[in-house]
Order: sequence, then C-alpha cells, then structure tokens
Amino acid sequence: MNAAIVGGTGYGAVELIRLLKQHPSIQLNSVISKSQSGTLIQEAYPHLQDIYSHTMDEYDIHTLGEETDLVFFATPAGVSKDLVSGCLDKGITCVDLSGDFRLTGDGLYETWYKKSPPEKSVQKKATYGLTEIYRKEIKETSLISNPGCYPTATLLALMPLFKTNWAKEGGIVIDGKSGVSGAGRGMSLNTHFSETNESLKAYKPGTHQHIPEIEQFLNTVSEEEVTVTFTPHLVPMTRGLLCTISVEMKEYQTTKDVISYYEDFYKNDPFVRIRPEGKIPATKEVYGSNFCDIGFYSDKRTGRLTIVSAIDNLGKGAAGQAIQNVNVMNGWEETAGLGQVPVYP
Ligand SMILES: NC(=O)C1=CN([C@@H]2O[C@H](COP(=O)(O)OP(=O)(O)OC[C@H]3O[C@@H](n4cnc5c(N)ncnc54)[C@H](OP(=O)(O)O)[C@@H]3O)[C@@H](O)[C@H]2O)C=CC1
Ligand SMILES: CC(=O)N[C@@H](CCC(=O)OP(=O)(O)O)C(=O)O
Repeated sequence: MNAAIVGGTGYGAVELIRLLKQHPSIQLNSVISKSQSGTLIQEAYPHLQDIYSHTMDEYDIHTLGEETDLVFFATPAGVSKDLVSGCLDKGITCVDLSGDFRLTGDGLYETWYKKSPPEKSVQKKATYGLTEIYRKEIKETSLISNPGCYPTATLLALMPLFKTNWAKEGGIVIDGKSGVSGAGRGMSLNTHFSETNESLKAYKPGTHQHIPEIEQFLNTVSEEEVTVTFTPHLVPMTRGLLCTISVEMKEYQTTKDVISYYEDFYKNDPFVRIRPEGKIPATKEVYGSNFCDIGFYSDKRTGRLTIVSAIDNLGKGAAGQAIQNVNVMNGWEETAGLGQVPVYP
C-alpha cells in the first residue's frame, strides 16, 4: 500500500516516517510540505538522511489520486477538514491526526477550536480512532479521526470504568502533563527552552479543546451526563504524557479488583499494559513506543480511585495509534510496524 503524509516537516509527520520505515505493508511514496516542497526532508531533519530520500512534494490531489492509497494528515486544526473530501472522492483512505473531525455535537468544534466546522456530510464519514474501543467501527471506515493525545490517555483509563458503572459521573479531575513536543515544532514564547526548562506550568484550565472530546466519548458509555475538570501542564521534557485521574466511586472496590477488571477488559489489546498493584507507570517506561500503561490506587478512606495513564504523545498519542488504526482497517496484524520496545533510560 502506498502512503503520503501531509504536514511533512512537523513532529507528527517525522514520527510517522520513523514508524513507517519498519512497516511491512506500507510504502511511503510522498511527504507533502507546504513550507519546504522541493527540498529533501534531511534539510530539516538530518537524522532522516537515507531514510526517506525523495524531495518533498506540493499537495496535488490529482497526483495523490493516481499514486496513493492512504493519506495521513499531520497538519494543524483547520487544514484537513477542507482536503479530506477530495481524497475520499478519489478512493483514498484518510487518517487525520488533528482535531478537525473529533467533535460531533452541534457548535462544539466552533466553540473549542474557534474555526468553522467541516462539512456535515464529510464529518459523518469519520470514525474516532481510539483503537481499543472502536476496533469494529474502524474496520469499516475510510476516514479515521485520530484521538487527541490527552484524550487517548484519559479515555483508555476511564472508558472501562464507565462501562461497568463503578464511577460517579461528576467530580472527575484529570491532571494532564505533556512533554513540549506535544505543542508541535513551531516556535512560540510558551515553549522555548528558557521558558520551559526547570519549570512546570498549568495552561488552559477548564478551556482546553480536549475537554469536549473526553466528555463526548465518556458520555457514550455513562448512565448520566459526565463532566470533567481537566488541567493540562507543560513539563520540561521532550516526549511523554501522563494523566493522573481522580474519580469518585459509587461503591468502594479494592485496587486488586479494579486491576483484575481492567486486565480482563484489555486482555486482547497488545498496546495497553495494566500495572500490578503498587506499580504506577512513568512516561519513561513508554518512551518511543505505542504502549499506554495504566496503574491504579483505590483509596478506601476517601472513596476515590486514582488512575495514572502514561503514553508517548507522539506514539500512542499520535503517529503510533494512526498506524495501529490503519493496521486494523486493513486486517493486518495490529502490531505491524509498531514493535518498538520503549527507549530506556
Ligand atoms: N505533537 C503531538 O504530540 C500531537 C499532535 N497532534 C496533532 O497532530 C497534528 C500535527 O501535529 P505536530 O506535527 O505536532 O504539529 P507541527 O506544528 O509540528 O507540524 C504541523 C505541520 O503542518 C504543516 N502546516 C502548518 N500550517 C499549515 C497550513 N496552514 N496548511 C498546511 N500545512 C500546514 C507544517 O509542515 P509543512 O510546512 O512541512 O507542510 C507543520 O510543520 C496537529 O493537528 C496536532 O494537534 C495530535 C496528538 C499529539
Ligand atoms: C503541550 C501541548 O501544547 N500540547 C497540545 C496538544 C494538543 C494537540 O495536539 O492538539 P489537537 O489534538 O487538539 O489537535 C495542546 O495542549 O494543545
């Protein structure tokens, strides 16, 4: 299968290039760059010398239609929503890493992304690519809306809990922490070295665009309406994302019982690793991989359950999960191209 990546010089694209190099059934035949078409990717990323040796292309739907079966959009919000339908018309499968197709409720995308929404007819074709939860739907779609990084870690931690009706719908507190690559490669005052190094800061409390995404999908499995308090933090590390989630339980369950339920829930999912009692995951333990590691502590004293979920924001949080979804869509081994053991230390 021939694939193209749009947004060629961004971090998501570069992670896709790294992972696709190991994929047995996908041939990368075009890296499309708005800012640097005509140049070699190694001009921007010397580590990719001899890894992808064609010059980067301009976006041209006719060439894509003739040469490409699959397009990954690794572009900022607001780009893919206008390009995807042209690809689908030509029979090209699309995987969108941005937030353009994730929010389905009326007015949600405009409110949280401050942009005009995608055409409803195209939006309807999108399937949310949280692989472990929507595998059946993913098999039947040609447009994947890949989840956000914080929602991936949060929903994998919380969906099982709401499916079993153990948690109260209110009072969910999510403390998210991301490495700086989560903000992409573009330069900004917020992310440069002296602003982030030796510092830890919260941003967008209560207003982050991933809040409606988390609530929308939890609401598909909860009895009553779920609301979440989500505060992301920027951490002075390159990669990695950790969500520490506190939930009020309807009835106390021991940590052992919670773990045993999650182990069973994810027993056929090669990328979700449930930690044994007393072991809480760290971002270093998933670095460079497609794993989501989840640990638990159930507090009898407060009646609250703490869930800690760790991913690599560029792996399971973006490019890794995008490839996992393509594997599922094509009936390939779900782990194809994704066998990387986390880089440690
Ligand atoms: N970084 C992360 O950890 C995660 C990112 N995402 C999402 O994935 C997408 C890509 O993220 P990331 O790679 O980190 O972002 P980057 O900012 O690193 O890269 C995005 C790339 O898109 C291209 N681009 C920028 N503006 C436009 C435009 N107006 N039209 C077309 N192309 C444009 C540029 O590449 P060029 O000029 O070469 O075309 C740019 O480098 C985003 O939507 C992001 O929110 C989702 C989960 C995690
Ligand atoms: C550290 C950092 O800035 N992370 C980004 C991650 C979100 C993202 O990638 O945006 P979409 O998934 O909505 O497209 C942020 O908080 O906005």
